[in-house]
Amino acid sequence: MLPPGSFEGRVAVITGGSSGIGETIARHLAALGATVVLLGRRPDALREVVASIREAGGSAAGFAADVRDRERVEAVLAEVVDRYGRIDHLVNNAAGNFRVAPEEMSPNAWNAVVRIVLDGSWHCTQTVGRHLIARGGGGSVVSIGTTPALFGDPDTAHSASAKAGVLAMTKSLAIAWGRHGIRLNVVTPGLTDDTGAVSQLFAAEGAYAANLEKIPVGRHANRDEIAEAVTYLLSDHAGYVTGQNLVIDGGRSLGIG
Ligand SMILES: CCCCCCCCC/C=C/C(=O)SCCNC(=O)CCNC(=O)[C@H](O)C(C)(C)COP(=O)(O)OP(=O)(O)OC[C@H]1O[C@@H](n2cnc3c(N)ncnc32)[C@H](O)[C@@H]1OP(=O)(O)O
Ligand SMILES: NC(=O)C1=CN([C@@H]2O[C@H](COP(=O)(O)OP(=O)(O)OC[C@H]3O[C@@H](n4cnc5c(N)ncnc54)[C@H](OP(=O)(O)O)[C@@H]3O)[C@@H](O)[C@H]2O)C=CC1
Repeated sequence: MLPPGSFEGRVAVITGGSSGIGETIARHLAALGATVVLLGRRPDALREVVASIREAGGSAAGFAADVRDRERVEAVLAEVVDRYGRIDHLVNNAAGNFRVAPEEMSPNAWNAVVRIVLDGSWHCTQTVGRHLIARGGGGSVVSIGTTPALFGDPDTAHSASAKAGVLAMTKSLAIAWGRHGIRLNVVTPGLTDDTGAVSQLFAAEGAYAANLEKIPVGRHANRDEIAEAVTYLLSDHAGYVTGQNLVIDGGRSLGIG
C-alpha cells in the first residue's frame, strides 16, 4: 500500500473505470488523493461508480466515450484538461473479449476487439502523451495486458494479438518518451474474480474450476491485488521503471514453453 496522499493533486484517467478491475483501480487512486476520470460507454454505470467514490470522500467524474472513437476521446480529454487543468496518469483498462475459434471469427468480431484494445489504447495514450509533452513532461501510463498475449490462446486470438500490440506500443513509447519523463508499463493479470472476464470467458460449466487447478498458488487473483500493482507503477515510487510488464497470475504461466 502506498502512503496516503501519494496522488494528491494528480488527475488520473481510467478507461473502463465503471466496472471490474478498472473500477477498483479508480477507487484505489481516489483513496490515494487523485481526481479520477472514468471513461466508458454506459452513462448509468459511470454515474453509479462516480457517486460511490464521491460518497467515500474521493474526487471523481465520468465521461461517456467509446475508446474506438478517436474524435470523442480527444474531445473528452480536452474537456478534462479544461476542467482540472491537467492529466497526469492514464490507465488503459477498457477491453472487450469473447471466445471464438479463429477459423470461425468474422472480420467484425476481430475488429471489435482489436479496435477497443489496441486502437483504443493508442488513441488515449497518444492524446495524453501529447498533453504531457506540451506541459513539459512527467506522468505515467499503465496498460492492462493478458497472459495469452505472451503465450497464445486459441479461442481469444483477437484479444491476445491486440494486447501483444499494446505491450509493443508500451515498450516503443517508453523509449520515445523517456526523455520527457513519461513512463509506460503493463500489468498482466491472471484470471481475476468478480470481473467481466469471469462472466464472459469462464461461464461454461467447469471452466472456472479447471483454470483454478492450474494455478500454483491455488486461487484466482482479486481486484485489489491488481489495483495495488497499477498504483505502484503509476506512482513516483516506480520512477525508474519503464517499458516493463508485471505478470500477476499466481504462477499460472510458469513452466509454459
Ligand atoms: C489461457 C488462460 C488465461 C486465463 C487468464 C484470463 C484471460 C482474460 C483475458 C482478457 C479478458 C478481457 O478482456 S475481459 C473483458 C471482458 N469484458 C467485455 O468483453 C466487455 C465489453 N465487451 C463488449 O462490449 C462486446 O462483448 C464486444 C463484442 C467486444 C464489443 O461490442 P460491440 O457492440 O462493439 O460489438 P457487436 O456489434 O456486438 O459485435 C461485433 C462483432 O463481434 C461478433 N461477436 C460478438 N460476440 C461474439 C461471440 N461470443 N462469438 C463470436 N462472435 C462474436 C459479432 O457477431 C459481430 O460480428 P458480425 O456478426 O460479423 O457483425
Ligand atoms: N478480469 C480478468 O480476469 C482479466 C482481465 N484482464 C484485463 O483487465 C481489464 C479489465 O477487465 P475486466 O475487469 O474483466 O473487464 P469488465 O468487462 O469488467 O470491464 C470492462 C470495462 O471496459 C469498458 N469498455 C469496454 N469496451 C469499451 C469501449 N469500447 N470504450 C470504453 N470503455 C469500454 C466497460 O464499460 P462499458 O461497457 O460501459 O463501455 C467496462 O467498464 C481488461 O483490459 C482485460 O483485458 C486481463 C487478464 C485477466
